[in-house]
Amino acid sequence: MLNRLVTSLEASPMVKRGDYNYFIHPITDGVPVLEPALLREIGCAMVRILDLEGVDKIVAAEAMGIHIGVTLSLMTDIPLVIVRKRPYELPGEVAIHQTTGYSKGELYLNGVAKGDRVVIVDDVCSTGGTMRAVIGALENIGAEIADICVVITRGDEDIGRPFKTLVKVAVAESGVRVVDTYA
Ligand SMILES: O=P(O)(O)OC[C@H]1O[C@H](OP(=O)(O)OP(=O)(O)O)[C@H](O)[C@@H]1O
Ligand SMILES: Nc1nc2[nH]cnc2c(=O)[nH]1
Repeated sequence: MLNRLVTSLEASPMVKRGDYNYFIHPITDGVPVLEPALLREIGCAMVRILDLEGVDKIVAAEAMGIHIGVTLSLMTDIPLVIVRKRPYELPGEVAIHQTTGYSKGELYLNGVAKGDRVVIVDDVCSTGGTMRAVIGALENIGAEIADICVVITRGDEDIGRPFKTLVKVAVAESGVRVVDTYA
């Protein structure tokens, strides 16, 4: 079912970001090229496993959540909210501090209101820092998080609530191995 994703992940080039073993893949980096068939495979898998009942909005973080969110939005007709790395200073904008395995930064959330039922999607969960930050902001707003799905999970991070993933990987300096698939 996830043949394209599994095969391409296991062929990922590796680089070091400090001590962090960082794999390079079209889904997580947009390079070298993002194939429509891979996006369709991921979109179909997400539609199969996500609870989309009554969902008002899909929430995805810039940058590498965007193509995942767009794919799901086109397949479901559910509007997309992109959590941006740049402030817009619109009324009600929420600033979010994000920490990943190799970086720190600010994210800015607009477009979600108290009572909105949302799903969160992203390309990868590694330390879980990004997901915890986005979940915290949505909880503070009073949104209802119906479900969460990331394409790739690198570790066993606790993000404070259950979430779904399409594949779980083991990452070493030598490369990526897909340990399990879930769709
Ligand atoms: O679980 P974590 O350790 O938080 O890592 C996962 C996050 O890292 C990447 O984002 P990044 O902030 O690197 O930005 P990008 O999407 O612009 O590449 C990725 O898109 C996830 O959002
Ligand atoms: N491309 C890429 N993005 C990430 N985000 C968190 N970890 C990784 C990684 O190893 N590779």
